[in-house]
Amino acid sequence: METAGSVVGTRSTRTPTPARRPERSRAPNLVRCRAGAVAMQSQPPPPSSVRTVAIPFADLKERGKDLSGRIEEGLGPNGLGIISISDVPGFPALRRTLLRLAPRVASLPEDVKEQLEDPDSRYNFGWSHGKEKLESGKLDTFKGSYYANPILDVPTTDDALLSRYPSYCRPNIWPADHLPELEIAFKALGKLMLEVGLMLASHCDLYVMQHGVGTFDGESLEQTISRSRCHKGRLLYYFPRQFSTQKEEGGSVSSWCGWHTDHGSLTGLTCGLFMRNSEEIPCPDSAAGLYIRTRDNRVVKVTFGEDELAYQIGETTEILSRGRLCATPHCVQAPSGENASNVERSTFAMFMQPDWNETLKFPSEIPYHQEVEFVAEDEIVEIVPNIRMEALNMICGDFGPFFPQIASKVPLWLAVALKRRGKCTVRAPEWMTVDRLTQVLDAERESPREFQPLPFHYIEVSKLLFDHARDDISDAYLVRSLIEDIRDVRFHKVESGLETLSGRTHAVKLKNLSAMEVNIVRPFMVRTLQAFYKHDSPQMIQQADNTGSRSTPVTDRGPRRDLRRR
Ligand SMILES: O=C(O)CCC(=O)C(=O)O
Ligand SMILES: [Fe+2]
Repeated sequence: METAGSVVGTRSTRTPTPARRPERSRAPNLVRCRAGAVAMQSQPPPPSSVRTVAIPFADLKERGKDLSGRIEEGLGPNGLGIISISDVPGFPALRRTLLRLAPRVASLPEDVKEQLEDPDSRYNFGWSHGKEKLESGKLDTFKGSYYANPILDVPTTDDALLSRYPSYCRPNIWPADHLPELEIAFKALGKLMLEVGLMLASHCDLYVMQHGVGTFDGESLEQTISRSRCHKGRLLYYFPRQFSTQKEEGGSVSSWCGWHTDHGSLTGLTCGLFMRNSEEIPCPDSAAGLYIRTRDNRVVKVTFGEDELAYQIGETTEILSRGRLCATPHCVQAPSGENASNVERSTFAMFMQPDWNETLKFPSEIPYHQEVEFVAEDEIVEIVPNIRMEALNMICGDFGPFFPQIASKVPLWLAVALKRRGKCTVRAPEWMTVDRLTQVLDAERESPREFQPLPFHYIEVSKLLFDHARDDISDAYLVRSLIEDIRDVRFHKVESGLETLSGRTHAVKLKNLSAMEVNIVRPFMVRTLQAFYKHDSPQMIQQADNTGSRSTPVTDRGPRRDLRRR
């Protein structure tokens, strides 16, 4: 989901769907595809299945109880990425009642469903089918969704807000004549998932505080969620395969729902309900269902009970918690095999997100922009393979053939994929040596206004190499701390440079900035200059607003980061 509030958007751009959608491609998705290119040759074992980290409701509802260990295991930087709450009173019945209505919505007459659509919200309210895009770029006809705000039917009547944030602010649409029970069931489950989500949020706040981040700089997750007026429920119905007009990407883990991370604060998920001809059945294919990419980059199927409510962190929270709580890439695999015919799946997602005009504080420490890392993965590095392998012919170029002990140049993503399978060592680039980095650091310190030439992706390349090929870097510890020092000195220069911006600034020259530095400066600079222009010439900002009419208010507005006082 798109995220309300003025937090900086720090991830890759989404697939160009008609509006904000949870299905958003990002680096891990593409890493999967890339890893796949190598895996084809080595036939990896099928993905394993992992149980969510579960917390009993009785524990969760105790506000002061220390659940930080469980929160860390479930949602922390090294956690699984998903947590579930068991024994929530009333939940199983509410889940079943609502999920059973999903096929009934999908089978309403076409003209009725058309009346339930809301193009003005870019299909973010009411019925939506075939409007979103799949990873392949084709329209998604595999599933239909019913979107509504389960808490507020009319979040606002302010016309300016309605036209600025239609996907958050427009009123709900309900099939009052054709399926009146939908509204009741949708709201009941949505409210319960919000209530339990708020309890979980308070434990997340506690965990984050214990890890020295303060209460998200005064903005706790619990407060942010509780004052929001734009939470969104999504009732999902995955059509049986033969009713889909498209062929699935055979056997792919993302054959029913593409890889994505949710954008908001916290997402609640029910366990999917499988049906055949509207009769509930056990899932006929053990490989079908929800998959996540774990922090150590494994793709695993996650399981949790029908009577458990699962929660995942959204990107906004990941940013605000400075990565103490992490968003999890996830997708859904369709059942396959003989028993898969006529099998349909329903589920419900509750996207809890900040209010549309919530001011979210940009972390004061240096953020790490994942999408820049993704671009950096195309940097060429040298590897020394320990196997013989045919050439790999990719869209982005041909690499190999590979011979043992013969150095070869490959993009970083391929080096990482081969390294992770123990098939090569990686040669650290020439600039990643203690001598070279010490020189750069000294020079950076000596010249407060200049930046030393370093590779455009020095931060991301070094991070990827430290994460995946640490044993191939001599003096890794020292190299890492030198890079961190260089980065800190340069960021400080960037910040000091920004403090000198004034209304008379028409261009700013910052030579030798790296990708990560540019990425931090860009949204800030745009915002700052717009603010200056606004005071000087209001029509100019008007124009800027109109031309930048992208769907997300978030990325449009950029971060709010206070300049340090001089
Ligand atoms: O179908 C599911 O289990 C997950 C749905 C989901 O991830 C989403 O709607 O964002
Ligand atoms: Fe999702």
